[in-house]
Amino acid sequence: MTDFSASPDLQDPTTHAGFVAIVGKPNVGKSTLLNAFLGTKVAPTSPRPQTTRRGVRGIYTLDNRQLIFVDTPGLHKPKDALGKYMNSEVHSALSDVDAVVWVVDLRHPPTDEDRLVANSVRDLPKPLFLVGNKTDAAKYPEEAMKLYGALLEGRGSDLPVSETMLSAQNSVNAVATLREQLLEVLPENPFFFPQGAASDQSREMWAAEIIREEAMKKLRDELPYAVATRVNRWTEREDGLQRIEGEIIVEKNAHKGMVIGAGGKQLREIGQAARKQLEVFLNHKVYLGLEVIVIPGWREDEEALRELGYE
Ligand SMILES: Nc1nc2c(ncn2[C@@H]2O[C@H](COP(=O)(O)OP(=O)(O)OP(=O)(O)O)[C@@H](O)[C@H]2O)c(=O)[nH]1
Repeated sequence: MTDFSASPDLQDPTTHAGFVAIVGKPNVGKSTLLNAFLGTKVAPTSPRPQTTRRGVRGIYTLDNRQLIFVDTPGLHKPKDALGKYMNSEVHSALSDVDAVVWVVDLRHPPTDEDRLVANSVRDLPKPLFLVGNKTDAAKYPEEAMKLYGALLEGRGSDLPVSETMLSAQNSVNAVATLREQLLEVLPENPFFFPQGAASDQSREMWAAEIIREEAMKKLRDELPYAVATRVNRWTEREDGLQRIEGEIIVEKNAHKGMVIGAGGKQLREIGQAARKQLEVFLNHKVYLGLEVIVIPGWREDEEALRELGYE
């Protein structure tokens, strides 16, 4: 009789799986790095700070190892209810994860905001990866990296830290090496998600983030953070056309006109840009209907925040 239990091919391989938080002050490139880790676009990126409001997760599975990225919003001093939500989310993300990636921008020396992040991660008893980003655009990357590394001084010698300098936009190999290092530190765990999963975001949330990304790009300095988006309906026609209906939510009536623009030009441009992005990723024709609605003071309103998914 064949003893199956002795056959290595038929034994379950041990799986390793765990959560990784990507932290850093706004605009350092956290979303860009996450997308580079995953090789697919799941988190919004934009040249504006604080674009990432939700803890969007990306999942990378290789053989018997699964990395689940928690893309936290930038750590910053809370200014309003939304700010408080962001900070509490960062702290709870840090206590739950198995490893932390701290991203810094090597184009500049550390600021108070970086010190704030450093203080939150320095003594965490888990693997810490300091990533100096934007080497492609930094004049003195090594010098800047030393200054950031110094912020971790005092971390116990038994607590591991790894330092990497890269460009999340261009360094394909460095990103892959860092991802391998992350795979190495994962604890033994069963997989948390099915093998093919890339993100646990719903497709509606994902599309809403793309719409918001485009709205923020177009609106520039006018009303940067007072805009939320949601997708209410998504239907698929037999010929594959995706019909998506979304809303852009502003705080004040006065903002509505600013989003819509003269003769509806701006809203049309936002819609066109978002539709193009959606078509690329969905690989289908998209009809995108957009409406602008007012929820007075939604950023200060706990219930409205919950309704919009900031929970
Ligand atoms: N030159 C250069 N720019 C980069 C690099 N990585 C990201 N950026 C740019 O930096 C800006 C911010 O990138 P994001 O990935 O949105 O930054 P983030 O840290 O997620 O931002 P928040 O959501 O505000 O916290 C964007 O304009 C990116 O294109 C890089 O390696 N080199």
